[in-house]
Amino acid sequence: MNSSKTASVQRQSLNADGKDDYIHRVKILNLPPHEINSIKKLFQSHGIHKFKKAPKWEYAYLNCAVSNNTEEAAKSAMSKLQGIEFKKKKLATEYSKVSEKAFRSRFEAKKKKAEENIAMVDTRTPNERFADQVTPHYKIPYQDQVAKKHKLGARYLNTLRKKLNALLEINDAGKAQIAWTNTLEDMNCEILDIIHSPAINGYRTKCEFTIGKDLQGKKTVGFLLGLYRDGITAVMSPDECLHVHEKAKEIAKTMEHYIQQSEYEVYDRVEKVGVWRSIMTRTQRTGDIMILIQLSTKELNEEQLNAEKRKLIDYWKQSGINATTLMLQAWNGDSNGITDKGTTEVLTGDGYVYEEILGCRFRISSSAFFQVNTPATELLYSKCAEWSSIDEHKKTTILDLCCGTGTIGITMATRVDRVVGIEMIPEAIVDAKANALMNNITNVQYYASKVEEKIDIVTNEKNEQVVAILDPPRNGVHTSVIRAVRESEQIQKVIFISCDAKQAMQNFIGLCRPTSNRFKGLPFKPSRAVSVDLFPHTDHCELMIEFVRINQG
Ligand SMILES: C[S@@+](CC[C@H](N)C(=O)[O-])C[C@H]1O[C@@H](n2cnc3c(N)ncnc32)[C@H](O)[C@@H]1O
Repeated sequence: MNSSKTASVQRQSLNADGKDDYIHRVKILNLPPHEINSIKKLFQSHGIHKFKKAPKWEYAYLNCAVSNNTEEAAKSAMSKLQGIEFKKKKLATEYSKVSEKAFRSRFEAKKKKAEENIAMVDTRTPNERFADQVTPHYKIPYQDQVAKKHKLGARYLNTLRKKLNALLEINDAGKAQIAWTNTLEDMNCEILDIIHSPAINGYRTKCEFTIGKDLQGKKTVGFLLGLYRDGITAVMSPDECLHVHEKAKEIAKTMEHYIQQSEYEVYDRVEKVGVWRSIMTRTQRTGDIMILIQLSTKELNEEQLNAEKRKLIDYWKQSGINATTLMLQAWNGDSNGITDKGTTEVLTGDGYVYEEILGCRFRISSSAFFQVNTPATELLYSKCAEWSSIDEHKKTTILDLCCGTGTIGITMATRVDRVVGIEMIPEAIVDAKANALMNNITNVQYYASKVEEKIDIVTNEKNEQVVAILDPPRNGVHTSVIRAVRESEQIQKVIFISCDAKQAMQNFIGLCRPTSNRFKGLPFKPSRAVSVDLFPHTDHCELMIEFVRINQG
C-alpha cells in the first residue's frame, strides 16, 4: 500500500466532509518581539495551543489549518484575543483565507527561489555547502580554530566590561562598585589558555538525523541541507561529517536501508504525510548505544503499528549494531525533531544508556541533556571543580543550577558538605537521583523545577560557604535567578558555564551591575575565565567565568 497516496485521499475526503479547500488564517498583531513563553501562556489560557511566531515578529499566526480548519474556528479564536491588553498593548486580529493550493505553491516557489539563489551565487558542491553548514571551520587547522575561539572568549569579557562601564544614571557609590570596568588592567581578570578538545573528529555522542529525501529524491537519513524555513527539504547523508561518531553514521546507514525497504513513505514536512520522521542516536564512550526512532502514526492502524514495532525489533537485533536500547516515538504534530510531546515507548533494553565521567557513572534517559563530547567535558568539569573550592576547611554547599542529570554536582560531591541541584526536565532529575545513588553519593538534594520557580531554595541555602554553579541553556537564566543569587549573601562565588556568551551577556551584566532597588546585594566581578572547546569544527565553544563578590571597601 502506498501510504502517502492514502493520506492525500483522506485529505480530499476531509475537505468533502465539511471542511473547505482554504487555509483560514488569523494574524494576531501588537505582540512584543521575543517573549515566546509569556505569549504561549497567554494563548494557552484562551485555549489556543498552536501558533507560529518568529522571535523578532510583532505578530503571530494562529494555526487554524491544523487544529480545526474552519472559518468558525478562526473567528472564535479571534474573538478570544481581540482587544485584550498584553504587555501594555491592545491585541488586534486580522482574518484572511488563502486557498490551500496557493499556499502550497507559494512554498514551492520559495523553495525554487532559494535553490536558484544558491545556484547563482554559490559555486560549491552540495557536499561542500553541507560541510560548511554543519562544521563551518572544517577547512581551518585545529590550532587556528581554537585560537579564534580563545580570542572570542576574551572579547566577550571586554564587552562585559564596556557595557557595565557605559551604564547610565549610576550614583557615585555605584561607580565605585564598578570601578574595575574603567580599563582592561583594572578588570584584572585572568584569562586562561583555551582548553582543547582531546578528540577532534567523531566526538559527538548524540545526533539527531532527519529522515527524508536527498537532492535526487532518494530516501536518506542525515541532516537537512539548509533551513527548512527557506524551503529547503533535501537531506544529506552524514558520511562526510567530521564531528559525527562513526557508530552514529553506521546507525544512520542501517536505518536508511530499513526505510528504503519499508512499505511506508518517509515523512513529507510540507504535505505532512508519510511515516518515517527522524532518528536520534546516543553513542557513549562506554559502548552503550541508544536508538530512538520517530514516526508519524497518522497513516497506521494499531495492527500496522504493532507489526512495524516487531519488524524494527527484529531488524535492529540482527543488524550488528548491538543497541543497548531501542525506542520508538510517535509524533503527529507539526514541529520537526525529537520532542517530549511525542509518546515514547521502549522496544528493547530499559530506555537508558550509561556514561562515565571523572570516575562517576551516569544514567541518561532519552530526553535528558548530556554533554556530547565526553573527554572535553571531563576537562571542563575538572576545571569547574578546581575553581569551586574556596576554603577546604569550611563546609561548602554547591548549588548546581540547571543540573541536568546531576553530572557537575555528583563529580564534586565527595569534596563538599552538600549539593543542591535544580533542573526543569523531570526525567533528568529522576536520572540525577539514580545517578547519585549509583555513585554512593548521599549528600545531594534535587528539585524538578525551573530555577526561577525555586528561588527560595537558592536564597535559603545557608552554609559556611555557598558556591553557585550556573550551567543554563544558550539564552541564560531568568533575571529573577540572577537577582536571587545576588541577594543571597551566603553565595560568595558564581561559576557560570555558558555555551553562548553573547546571549548570556545580560546575565553577566545582572551579576556585576551596581546595587540598585532591582538588583540588591553586592555585585560580583569576573576574576577568571577559560574557554573549553567542546565542539571542534563548529562555531560553538563553552566559556566558563568565575565571578566573585566585590569587596565593599
Ligand atoms: C547546558 S545544560 C546543562 C546540564 C548539566 N549541568 C550538564 O552539564 O549536563 C542546561 C540544562 O538546563 C535545563 N534548564 C533549562 N532551563 C531551565 C530552567 N529555567 N530551570 C532549570 N533548568 C533549566 C535544561 O533542561 C538542561 O538540562
